[in-house]
Formats: sequence, structure tokens, C-alpha cells
Amino acid sequence: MVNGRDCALGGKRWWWWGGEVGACNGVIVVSGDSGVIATVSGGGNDDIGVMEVNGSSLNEKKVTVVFVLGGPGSGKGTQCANIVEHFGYTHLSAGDLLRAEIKSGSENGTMIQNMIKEGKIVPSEVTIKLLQRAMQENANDKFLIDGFPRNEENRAAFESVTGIVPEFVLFFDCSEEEMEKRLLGRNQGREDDNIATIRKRFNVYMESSLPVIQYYDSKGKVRKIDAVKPVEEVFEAVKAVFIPSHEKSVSSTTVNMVKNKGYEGLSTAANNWDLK
Ligand SMILES: Nc1ncnc2c1ncn2[C@@H]1O[C@H](COP(=O)(O)OP(=O)(O)OP(=O)(O)O)[C@@H](O)[C@H]1O
Ligand SMILES: Nc1ccn([C@H]2C[C@H](O)[C@@H](COP(=O)(O)O)O2)c(=O)n1
Repeated sequence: MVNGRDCALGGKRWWWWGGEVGACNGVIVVSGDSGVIATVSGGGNDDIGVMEVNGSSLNEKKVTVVFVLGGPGSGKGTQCANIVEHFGYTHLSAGDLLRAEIKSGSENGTMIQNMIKEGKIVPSEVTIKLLQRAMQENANDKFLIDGFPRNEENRAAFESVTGIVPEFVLFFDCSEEEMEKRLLGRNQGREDDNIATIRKRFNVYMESSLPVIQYYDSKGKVRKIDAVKPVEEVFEAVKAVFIPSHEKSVSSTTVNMVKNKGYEGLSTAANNWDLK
């Protein structure tokens, strides 16, 4: 994967990756060995592409973003629904936005569908544009972004293009055995909930997504939740993360009770590395 780079051209800033960037007849293009490969209006892929930095009106609105990460089937969507109800966030699932894009008959639909079937990660520019649009179109200023960033390139491109750094990262830590059982029992007609694709999704998660969680952990931003427990118990731990710290210190008894529920310092069931 080629890391993106920032440059100024035509009075604007651009985030580009792969090839060489330049302006041609007023259009920003990235060219590779076989000529022009990507332009701002499309044509990029994971290896080569270009996006405008802060090219949306998002920077006019100050938003709070919490990334919700964890393996496939760890319960991200289930808990996001609870968080929306209790804490007034808007839930944006990257997977749902991509599936809606397929249904809408967009020009990227077939490419997205094939990548999801293979358990692969869709090029960042596609997913970031969908997330940006969803945030712009929503009047709320607090967003749970579920299932994104899925790899280092997703993360770096999102932060550069939108200028948004997450408030924190909610990480659902779940064993592969439990996730597999849940996905096979989900029964929502998802094309990727079959054993062959599930295995591919687990591999991509281990290889590409865990490093993102480790990156945010090194910045002190990860709030790890033991996601193997029943839904209600998981939500108790989630609540302890979202309740503002002044409310937590209202009574030391409450704090101790919350701690006993284990919202911090849990041993990891799914991975052989430990988060703080
Ligand atoms: N704590 C839990 N215990 C048992 N089952 C759960 C729990 N949390 C969620 N489930 C069930 O597991 C399945 C997967 O949950 P969910 O869709 O929330 O996971 P997810 O992390 O969003 O998955 P994906 O990444 O594939 O979108 C659903 O059928 C859900 O009802
Ligand atoms: N940042 C993302 C998020 C999702 N996808 C694709 C690949 C996933 O397997 C699929 C389903 O996502 P889920 O609903 O399980 O979160 O969507 C992606 O490419 N990039």
C-alpha cells in the first residue's frame, strides 16, 4: 500500500497516493506508468488516487467522532443502537453505507460488491466520501463511525482529508470462536456471512485492522470492552465509557461499581497482544 501525501495545487490542498500528481487543464490528475489513472472525479483505486483535503463543508461544523472497531460479529452494530438511544449519537456504519451504495446502482456498485464478497477493504476514497456526505447531511454533531478505519490507509486518509481526529476508539474485544458463531447465526441475508467469506474477513481484520487499533492505543485513545459477554453486560461497560467523567465521580461507590463491571484493564480474549 502506498501512503498518501499532501500537496497544494490550484489554490487547494490534495491528498494523493501512488504515481505523480499534477494539474492538467485545471483538473487534478495522478498519473502512473500507463498515463492518467486517477482524477478528483473518480478513477482512483487503493494504489493510486487523489482527494481534496477538507473538500467538504464538514470543517465548518465541529463534529465529535467516536470510531467503533472490533472483529466481524463482535457486536458493534448491536451496541451502536444502544448508544444512539442513550447518548444521542448518530450511527454511521461504513459497511451499511457501502451496501446502500451497491443498492443505489452507483457506478462503484459492482466493484464494492465484489470486494465485500471477497472480504476485502474497499478503496478509502469511496468510503470516506460516503462518510463525509452522511455527516454533512445530518444535523447532529456527534457520530459513531462503525467499522472504519479498517486499515492504516483508511485511517491516515480520513484524518488528512477531513481533519477529524476521533475523540476515542471503542474497541469490542471478542474471541474468533464467538464471532464466527454469531455471524453464522445472524440471519440477515448478508452475502458475506458464509464460512468462506467469514474466514477471509477474520484474516483481513487480524492483518489490517488490528494495527489501526494498536496505533490508537499508542495514543491513549482506545477504550476496550469485553464483547464476549451477553448484550446487556457489554452495554453496562459501554455506558461507563460514555458517561462523562464528572458524573462518574459523583459518588466513589458508583465508580467502584462501574470498575467492578470491568470497563478497563480487561484481559483480551481474541488477541495475543494486550491493550493498556
Ligand atoms: N453480546 C452478544 N452476545 C450474543 N450475541 C450478540 C451479542 N452482540 C451481538 N450479538 C449478535 O451477533 C450478531 C452480530 O452482531 P452485530 O451485527 O452487532 O456485529 P457487528 O460487529 O456489527 O458485525 P459486522 O462487523 O459483521 O457488521 C447479531 O446477530 C447480534 O444479534
Ligand atoms: N471501512 C470499511 C468498512 C467495510 N468495508 C467492507 C468490507 C467489509 O467486509 C464489509 C462489511 O462491513 P461490516 O458491515 O462488517 O462492518 O464492508 C470496507 O471495505 N471498508
